Amino acid sequence: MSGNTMGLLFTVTSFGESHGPAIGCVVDGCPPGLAISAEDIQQELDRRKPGTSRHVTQRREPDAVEILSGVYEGKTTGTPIALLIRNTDQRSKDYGNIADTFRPGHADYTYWHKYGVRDPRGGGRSSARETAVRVAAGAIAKKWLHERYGIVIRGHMTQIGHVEIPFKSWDVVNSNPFFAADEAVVPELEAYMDSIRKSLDSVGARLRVVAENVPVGWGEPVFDRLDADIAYAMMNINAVKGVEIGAGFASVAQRGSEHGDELTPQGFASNHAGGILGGISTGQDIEVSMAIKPTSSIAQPRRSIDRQGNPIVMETHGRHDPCVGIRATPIAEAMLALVLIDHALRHRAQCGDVVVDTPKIPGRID
Ligand SMILES: Cc1cc2nc3c(=O)[nH]c(=O)nc-3n(C[C@H](O)[C@H](O)[C@H](O)COP(=O)(O)O)c2cc1C
Repeated sequence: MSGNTMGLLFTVTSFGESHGPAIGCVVDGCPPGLAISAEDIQQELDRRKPGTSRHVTQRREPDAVEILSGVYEGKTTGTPIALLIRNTDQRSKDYGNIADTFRPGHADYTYWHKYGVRDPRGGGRSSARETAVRVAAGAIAKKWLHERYGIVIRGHMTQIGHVEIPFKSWDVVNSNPFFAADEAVVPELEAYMDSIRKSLDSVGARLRVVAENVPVGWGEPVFDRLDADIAYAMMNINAVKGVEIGAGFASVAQRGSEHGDELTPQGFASNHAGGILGGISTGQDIEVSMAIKPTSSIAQPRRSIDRQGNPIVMETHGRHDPCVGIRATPIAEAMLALVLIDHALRHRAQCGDVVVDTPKIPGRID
């Protein structure tokens, strides 16, 4: 394997480049009998697609998904599901100057040294265009997890640049261009992003993803811990530089008497663990937060070198996201769904018959 497949029982193999004819993936191991349609998948893709507001890349990709196999009469058949998304809005001239140079902060330098071959039309597999197929595969996982276990996976932005975004309500997250859970902060975010674009710069972001109604017991105690697999899945999204589970780095300043979530017959008293103990889900909400770096492709002059090692000053023009974190929200939701469905199937396979007489306590005291 060359790192293009994830999962053990529910696997996703992705293929394609941003400037080829199409991108896609093969989803294998999906339980049969799940009702799924291209429209179900499209709904999720539409949340990630470019060109939806002035605050994201103006590339115009409809990201229309085609289901090529594995679904018959609207239901999964248990055989590999091939999903295809055709690329329709390539503009290779935007990338003309990166063919022989290396954008600071981007993957051009490492990609070139690794493969010794670069497609001058774009970023190849290091382009975040590839993440559309994760969202498509994640839509299948999300639907199964919801129908089988009532699991709800949702994400929202908690910070863009220096602007913190408080959590007010899930209801407004999909009705503003920033996946913000507080509409009051949207005008400030719009003004901030306009100023960033005007200064030909970009900013980082932080986002949070939550999975509700995950049963107790999913995960593994050693290498394939649920938190380890979630960190792996989030860190393999382009531009992610840090992942926290539960209290995350705030755990450093906590005492054991504060961090350890107390158990009561009515439920857990807190959730600093982020829903995972010993690599296994507790039945509480799974809470993941991540840091996303600022977009590397910016139109400001930056120092770099050419292929021969000569110093140059380069600007990157074209249609780039001024904050890649914004469109990462649906991707992070998809990645969490892909990890959870894989562990759901693994748990059923090994421990589906286990019975203990201790009652399951609610994830939180209501
Ligand atoms: C949704 C999304 C969109 C992105 N769009 C851009 C972009 O327009 N321009 C850019 O330079 N980087 C973009 N990136 C980030 C690059 O793909 C990423 O920085 C690059 O692959 C280098 O990898 P690394 O940052 O993970 O080290 C995007 C990332 C995501 C998640």
